[in-house]
Amino acid sequence: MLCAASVWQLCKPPSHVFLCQSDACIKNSSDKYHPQGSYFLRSNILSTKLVGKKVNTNIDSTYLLSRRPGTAMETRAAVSVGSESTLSQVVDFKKLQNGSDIRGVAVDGVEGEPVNLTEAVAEAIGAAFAAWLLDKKNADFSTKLRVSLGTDSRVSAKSIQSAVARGISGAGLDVIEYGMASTPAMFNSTLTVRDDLFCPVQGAIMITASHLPYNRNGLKFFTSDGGLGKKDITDILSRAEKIYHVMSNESTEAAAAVADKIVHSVDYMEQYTADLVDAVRKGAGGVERPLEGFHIVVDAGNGAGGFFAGRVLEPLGAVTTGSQFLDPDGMFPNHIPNPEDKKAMESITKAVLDQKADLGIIFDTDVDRAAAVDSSGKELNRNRLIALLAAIVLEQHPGTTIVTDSVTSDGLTTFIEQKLGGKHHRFKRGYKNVIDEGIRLNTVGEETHLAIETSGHGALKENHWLDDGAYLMVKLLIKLAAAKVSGEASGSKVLSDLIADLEDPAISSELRFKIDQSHPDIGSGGFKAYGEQVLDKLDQLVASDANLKKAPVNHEGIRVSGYGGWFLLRLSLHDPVLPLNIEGPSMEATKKLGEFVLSAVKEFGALDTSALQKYVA
Ligand SMILES: O=P(O)(O)OC[C@H]1O[C@H](O)[C@H](O)[C@@H](O)[C@@H]1O
Repeated sequence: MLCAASVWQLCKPPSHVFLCQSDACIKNSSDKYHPQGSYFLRSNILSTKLVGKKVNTNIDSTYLLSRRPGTAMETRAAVSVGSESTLSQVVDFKKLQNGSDIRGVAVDGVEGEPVNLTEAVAEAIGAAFAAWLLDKKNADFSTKLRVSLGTDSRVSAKSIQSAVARGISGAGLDVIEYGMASTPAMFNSTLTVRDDLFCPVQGAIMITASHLPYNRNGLKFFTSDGGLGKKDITDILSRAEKIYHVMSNESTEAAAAVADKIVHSVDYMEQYTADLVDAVRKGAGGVERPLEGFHIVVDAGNGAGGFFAGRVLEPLGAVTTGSQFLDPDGMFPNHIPNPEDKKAMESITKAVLDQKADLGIIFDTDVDRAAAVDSSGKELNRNRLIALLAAIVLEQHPGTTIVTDSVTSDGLTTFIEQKLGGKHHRFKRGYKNVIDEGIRLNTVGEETHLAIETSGHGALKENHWLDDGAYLMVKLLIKLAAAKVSGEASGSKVLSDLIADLEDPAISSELRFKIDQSHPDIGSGGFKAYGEQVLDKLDQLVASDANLKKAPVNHEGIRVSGYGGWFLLRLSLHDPVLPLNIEGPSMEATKKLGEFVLSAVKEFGALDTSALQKYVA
């Protein structure tokens, strides 16, 4: 059978193989070689550098496996003999993209949510990432590339991890499995230098769907340059789709045999947690157990963050009694592991008060987001967490710019600029947008040390701009410990005092308007173009209302102040949704803002504004 067009192909001459990429190549070579003996390349893992090159090898079995030391050329390909994919499920790979992550349904059982992140899909994605990495690193056969894999606590974690490992190792790259880890730890593994842990790795993958329900899973990718962006993910998914189409049960079995031999397992969290412990000790003036005398309760929501109690806080001397949901449970039976979730925050607050603890710390499933609760039960999340971190960072770097997402409060701007003497750069929603903006500002001469979202994602320049919820908490711990060591204060009051002047909005609401994509009003531009029309209309009407004023600088959607409060209507980053955030000094004020928005958008039939109608009623 001939090789399929548009996938990487391997045509087999008698004693060597010829790598080619197009139909023309097959045709041109068919006289000389035997096209009937052509081989499909199971994955498009070969570097573009190899196209058209002859590779001396012996194909005497079904698979050409990777790494054959001592030969003139190490072949990184696993190939399956001329058969088309035997995988029957049709998968829309584009739908698996969620901004700069991959997300899908990995477990059956929820009505209307068919599985689209199967093991075969995950294997194809692993192979595609390997191909992307080989190209990115401009790797030739003498380069040894390693990829680390970690997971959160999801029920599908192990099977997806093994599938991704098969894809990568089948492509000839080394795989280091960490098992349960955290998203920031995975990025860290691209920076750590430690031979016994096979670090640094050149690529890292965290298998997680953050706080989403148990049936979902996903992948986040890193190199030492940071998290991959949207374009990279589109590229990886398009490679994965091609790979998927030439995969078969036999090729999976062969890749599994390679994986069995070359996948290593290590406890990388030992290194990552040691780094966190060191950071607190250093910040507290070199004291071995600077948290002695503190009682700190951790809530991991049955995600991957349970390590923080036993491997970070306890070695620093803190008591962690009453910590909850530290054991991983991918069904998340207690509450959603999400510091933005009301119930999750109520749960950790109750634990702090019940235990009479000094502080509570809560993480999302994969520990890239966090929030805290002080000893009085005051939630230190959203604007308050940003204010707190801004206060700490501005003590170290007076006048610096703090980058945040778009839904931050006006009170936060006043606090950062008037109280702390910093500059508030309110940017867009999306942690990657926020962090990238922080990095960009520094390159154009505007000094910034903190980029943070209300969601609890945050990154500091001093920590390689690593999006790390655990490191945000480390900054709070350093503040606590240093105040105690210097005799300045004890307990979490030192934190609450830092944000005593932050004005909290009396009312803060988020309403999300769904756009019905099957509505006849949705034109060829789809929901995005439709959403833009809604925003344009709103924009026009603002000018005609004397009570309202458009924000002079705004990077996303339409932000307007009025009645002592503000609203922001914007397009969701991922969904056919227009989220509306409203804040104000009273319900009366926020209702007035809501009424205005409703009057502007009510003519848009594809928009579900029922939540707003209820809100203003
Ligand atoms: O635009 P939205 O639908 O509100 O979603 C925005 C949010 O999406 C994800 O959860 C990202 O992790 C966040 O960084 C981002 O802020």
